[in-house]
Amino acid sequence: MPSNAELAIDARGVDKQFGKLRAVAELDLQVQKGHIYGFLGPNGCGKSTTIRMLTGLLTPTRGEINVLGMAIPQQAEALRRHIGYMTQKFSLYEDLSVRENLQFIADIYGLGVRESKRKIDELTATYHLDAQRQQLAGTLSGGQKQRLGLACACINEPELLFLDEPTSAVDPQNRRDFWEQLFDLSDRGTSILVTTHYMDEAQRCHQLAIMESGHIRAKGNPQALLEAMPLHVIEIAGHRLRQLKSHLGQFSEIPSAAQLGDRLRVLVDKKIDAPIPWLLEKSRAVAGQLTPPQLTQVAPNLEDLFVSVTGKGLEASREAEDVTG
Ligand SMILES: Nc1ncnc2c1ncn2[C@@H]1O[C@H](COP(=O)(O)OP(=O)(O)OP(=O)(O)O)[C@@H](O)[C@H]1O
Repeated sequence: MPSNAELAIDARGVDKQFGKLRAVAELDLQVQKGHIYGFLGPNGCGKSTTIRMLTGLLTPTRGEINVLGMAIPQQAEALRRHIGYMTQKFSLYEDLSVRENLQFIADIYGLGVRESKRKIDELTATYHLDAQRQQLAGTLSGGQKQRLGLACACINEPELLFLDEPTSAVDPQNRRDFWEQLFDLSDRGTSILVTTHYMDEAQRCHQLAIMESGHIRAKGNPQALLEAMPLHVIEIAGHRLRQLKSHLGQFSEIPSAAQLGDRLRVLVDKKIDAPIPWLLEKSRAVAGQLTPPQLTQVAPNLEDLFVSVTGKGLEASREAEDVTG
């Protein structure tokens, strides 16, 4: 466990109650300085509430929060100068240009004329917005808006960045580029807490936590979490996969079966020592024609881990979000 001086975020026993709803429960979260920490969880599980408490925007019902050595919410005002926060929704002024948006934030931080010009030049170059400097923010593409959001969050050269689903509206190439920029920031010592529903992004993080219904269900290094997963993953190729899926749903040893193209990806509790013969036996009632070569044990991925701790697929949680949010 890193010492306090090595931690950008140290939250212990944090709760947030909204009336009868316990939105965050007994949260323990330690983020090491310079790390990119991924925060995953289905829609409404408490991620944004957590970020709002860590930034001092919301007061916890109980628990201790220390961010960059400051007690939160007591020292939230002082903390603000040292952090950047990119919210889920595009929160910039659509009727101001790219340069004017950056200037506006620079003014809030009290940067002088020369310093703000230097910083705006640097940020528009880093985030490939030079050609759009005079363009109204409302007319930017999704990827450009996201880069402007990150540029604005970085204007005060924050030691710690909070990014709440920063890539929800951008294409895969832009997401890739965005993550390269996060690693550049991390390489220069910036600590980052980022929420995401994307498995490939979670895989890139130094550490991650998976939250469900206000509780952190798993946390650690992605590789270590996969190795500790208490499930086998078996892929079944064959016919009648929809019927097989609903048939397998009755067994408590199978927390999930989901179709991927012409295969069914089945999670089986590790208390079953030999999952292939066991699954073959359980499948026979529906898929009598299946033979052993059609069942293959494969390595687990983060989506399997997510399903095993939350009961939902990342895709399902993203769809829920599209509907509700
Ligand atoms: N100010 C509030 N008053 C009452 N309930 C709230 C408030 N803010 C959040 N909640 C509730 O707390 C729960 C957690 O919400 P939160 O926004 O933290 O989830 P989330 O994990 O960030 O979801 P999303 O992926 O949609 O951002 C939800 O049930 C939400 O309705």
